[in-house]
Amino acid sequence: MVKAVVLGAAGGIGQPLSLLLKNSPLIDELSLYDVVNSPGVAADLSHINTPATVTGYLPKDDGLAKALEGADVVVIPAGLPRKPGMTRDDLFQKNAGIVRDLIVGIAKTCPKAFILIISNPVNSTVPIAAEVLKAHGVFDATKLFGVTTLDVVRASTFTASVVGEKDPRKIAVPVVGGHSGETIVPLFSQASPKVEIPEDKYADLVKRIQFGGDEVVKAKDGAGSATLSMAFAGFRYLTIVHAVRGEKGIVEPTFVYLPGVAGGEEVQKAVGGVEFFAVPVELGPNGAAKATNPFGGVTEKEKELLAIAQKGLQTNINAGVEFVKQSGPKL
Ligand SMILES: NC(=O)c1ccc[n+]([C@@H]2O[C@H](COP(=O)([O-])OP(=O)(O)OC[C@H]3O[C@@H](n4cnc5c(N)ncnc54)[C@H](O)[C@@H]3O)[C@@H](O)[C@H]2O)c1
Ligand SMILES: O=C(O)C[C@H](O)C(=O)O
Repeated sequence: MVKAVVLGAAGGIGQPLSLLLKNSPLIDELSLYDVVNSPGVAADLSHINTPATVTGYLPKDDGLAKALEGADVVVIPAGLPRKPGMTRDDLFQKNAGIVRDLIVGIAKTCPKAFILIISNPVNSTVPIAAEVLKAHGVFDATKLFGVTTLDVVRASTFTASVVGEKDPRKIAVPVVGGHSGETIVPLFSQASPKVEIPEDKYADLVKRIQFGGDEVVKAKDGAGSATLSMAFAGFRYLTIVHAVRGEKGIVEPTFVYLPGVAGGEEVQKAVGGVEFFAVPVELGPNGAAKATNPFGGVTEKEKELLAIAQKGLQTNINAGVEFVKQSGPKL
């Protein structure tokens, strides 16, 4: 039996992601939590004739604890999205507290669950989650993931259009680092199959992958950021449930705490000591089984991108850690 919980289930990402989960044979029980409308979303989804049961909870009557009880996987798309002119860091003020409080609920109710964080800024919200779990004595780095799959999905789509591949799914480009602007680093040198990016297209392609989120924010013109492509990407990352169910050999880039994952220390050395970094991670029934080192054959240009990413990431990580230190009794 696998129970998946979506925190922020009534939102732009939460609803389509919950729909995909309700339609998935991997999930037996789906629990939806939000500060608004989650019982409505649950009632709606529950009419779909697939086996997963669906229940919706609001904060009243201890709803968060009830939603999380017995969870195997918790995915968190709760929090504000960007509007034009904002950076992801501008969301910190509101979303840091939202993520902290939800993680406190997880630490108390289902500390062994896999935790997948979508809420931005991911580069800070994942360190916040780690610090909260540490404060509760239940931190397990192999179970905490920042979802960076949308960057991988975009890299595949945009690279395919540059190299003229009609089916983008055939192109896999590892994307490492973090999840904002220049902390996002596509490694074309490690793509499978091998791709040749024309010299005059390289800089624009990198930029498009790094700032793909801005494209959507601008097009939505005040109505939010990526939701449908994010639900697709979040569901793709939820193939982690295959690993929960015992399947081996699943490797996906994801943002993890390197010192707590096998192979992570070697990767950490290669990225200038930064503790949180997205790299391809092998997943197993107990979570992150191994962080793989993708830097062996990187090009000089990629090394330059990585150096820039490391700097930005460290600042974002420090902000998250500092926020939890200042949180006092809210923990
Ligand atoms: N990691 C990624 O690649 C990625 C991609 C897209 C969006 N995002 C981020 O995901 C988040 C959600 O985006 P969205 O478009 O779904 O926003 P949205 O505003 O449509 O939905 C957010 C939902 O969170 C709920 N919420 C707010 N506070 C809550 C709390 N304390 N507990 C539970 N639920 C709460 C809201 O009621 C709302 O339903 C944003 O922070 C956005 O930046 C991340
Ligand atoms: O761009 C955003 O703010 C949302 C998300 O992080 C994205 O990459 O689309």
